[in-house]
Amino acid sequence: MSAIRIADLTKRYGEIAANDGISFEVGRGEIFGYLGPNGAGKTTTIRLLLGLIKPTSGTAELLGADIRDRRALTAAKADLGYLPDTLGFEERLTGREALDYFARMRGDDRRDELLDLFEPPLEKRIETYSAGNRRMLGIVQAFMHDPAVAILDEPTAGLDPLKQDRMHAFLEAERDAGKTIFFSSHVLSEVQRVCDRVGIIREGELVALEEIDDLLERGGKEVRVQLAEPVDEAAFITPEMIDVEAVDNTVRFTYTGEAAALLAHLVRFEIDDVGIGDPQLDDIFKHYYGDDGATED
Ligand SMILES: Nc1ncnc2c1ncn2[C@@H]1O[C@H](COP(=O)(O)OP(=O)(O)OP(=O)(O)O)[C@@H](O)[C@H]1O
Repeated sequence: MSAIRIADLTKRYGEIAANDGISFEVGRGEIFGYLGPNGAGKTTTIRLLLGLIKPTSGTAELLGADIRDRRALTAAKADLGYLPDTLGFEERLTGREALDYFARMRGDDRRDELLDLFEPPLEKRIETYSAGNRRMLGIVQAFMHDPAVAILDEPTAGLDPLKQDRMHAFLEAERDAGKTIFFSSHVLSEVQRVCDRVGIIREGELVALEEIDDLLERGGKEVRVQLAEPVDEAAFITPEMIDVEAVDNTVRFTYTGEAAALLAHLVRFEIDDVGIGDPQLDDIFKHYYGDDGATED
């Protein structure tokens, strides 16, 4: 049984199809990244999966429970951790009081271990928390009852790089222990780092569903070459270079071929400096799904 199974799921708001016939599965023991620009429909899928909103058509299963079957879904959710995009904590409670509240509902076997790792303040009222500390408290809340499946909506938004790293390492350890992680993001680099597989959603439609390695291979490399002297563009540019921009002696492009072939090509020129990096989600969207898929930030 898959941890999550989504079948032709559609949610309409008037003219807008926030989710339009989405189908995919997330296996047990997998970290699945759900990627898309702002407004693509990621939160809508998550809210449907949790039974917080009803589908217009199609359905989904969470741990075998049909989301339209309220009783079955409630039972399945006992084994679910959920980190919402906006954390709906009772603002006047302290962090400790909020965790106590969730502990009474679902248990908190792993509370201490998670507090050691993520360190949200516990004695202050939540209304005084920074965005990062809210997120840390949310992470402790989502995992402290040791759920089999965690659904995380932009889990690292607002975290400093050190805490982001800690979160990524934690998710990998959870996956290695057999847990299933579904998380949404618009940041390719983090999905690239931790996910096994990715689904890309754009304007309500699933436009790609693949292994992260395959996606990055198709995304090409971002390359910047600083030439020692001007060269003939026709000699320098190959068919594998796309979106080429040349300013003075610096040429930037996306390289869609093999790295070895690029290096073999470059050694024929007098070069001062080279930078090769991974593509950003925006670029992958631009190259493979059209310009209007670019993210806003
Ligand atoms: N309750 C609602 N009423 C009307 N339209 C809605 C509602 N909820 C979402 N939408 C619309 O559905 C589309 C998808 O929104 P959704 O919040 O799922 O996107 P998202 O991918 O999670 O974006 P973000 O990364 O900005 O959170 C958007 O066009 C949004 O305006």
